Amino acid sequence: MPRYLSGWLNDVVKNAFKRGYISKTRERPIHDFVQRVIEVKGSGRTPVIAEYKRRSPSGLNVEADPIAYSKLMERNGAAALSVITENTIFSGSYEYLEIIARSVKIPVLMKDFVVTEAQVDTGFNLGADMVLLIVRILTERELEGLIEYVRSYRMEPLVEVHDENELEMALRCGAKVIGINSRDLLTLKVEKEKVRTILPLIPSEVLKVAESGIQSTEEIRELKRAGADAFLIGTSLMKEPDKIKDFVNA
Ligand SMILES: O=C(O)c1ccccc1NCC(=O)[C@H](O)[C@H](O)COP(=O)(O)O
Repeated sequence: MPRYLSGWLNDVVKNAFKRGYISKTRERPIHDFVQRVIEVKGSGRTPVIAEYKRRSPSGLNVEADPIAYSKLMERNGAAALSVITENTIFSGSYEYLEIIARSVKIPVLMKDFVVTEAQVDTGFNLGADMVLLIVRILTERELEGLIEYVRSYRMEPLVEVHDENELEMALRCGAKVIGINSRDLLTLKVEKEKVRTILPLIPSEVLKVAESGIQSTEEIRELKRAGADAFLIGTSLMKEPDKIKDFVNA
């Protein structure tokens, strides 16, 4: 069982355990996220992971065509796409993952509350190249097992941490791509300082992704100075998709 959880997080995780597995033959090759970030950085641009998210507990509520949105992000230099597949609170779906993965040639992240191997199987089958693993909802043993399982498909997990203890656990389990989420999962408060405190504690060989609450090129530049390699941006791009043009040139 995962760690003790309460409130909406507990409901979301319970739902994740019950979610059906989708059996399909994957149509797309694996797109290597780490390689893509190296290429984007090498070309002098900023690696942005643009997130397709329609609703969120922090109040987002927008409609956007998943294919048009993803193609716009790809055309304007996004390094990767993140697709929310959580279906109860975020109104995401496996269908979005499938159609977005089919429409673009950049890496795609399945962003969900992953607690079972069946969810990983489904992500791979539908075309994901990366899978989010949130340390907060897993025991160390589960995290270790899921990292290995994700890699058995040649996908790479994005291991998400919120504090120093979670970071230590992610590193003990061998995470190579770590996301520092500035949004507290229970209070929903975005604490940007937290990311700047955790970034310097991450070894140089690990790829560092700053997550949540990013709204401006200035914030991206600050996070870069603090050591972030890539930036996961949802709300701000869903509301104003053209901002991608500035973000990739930050
Ligand atoms: O987006 C939320 O409101 C949210 C609330 C509670 C837990 C997770 C949440 N979002 C998941 C994410 O990590 C974000 O979607 C992602 O980092 C992008 O954040 P943002 O740019 O602030 O939409």
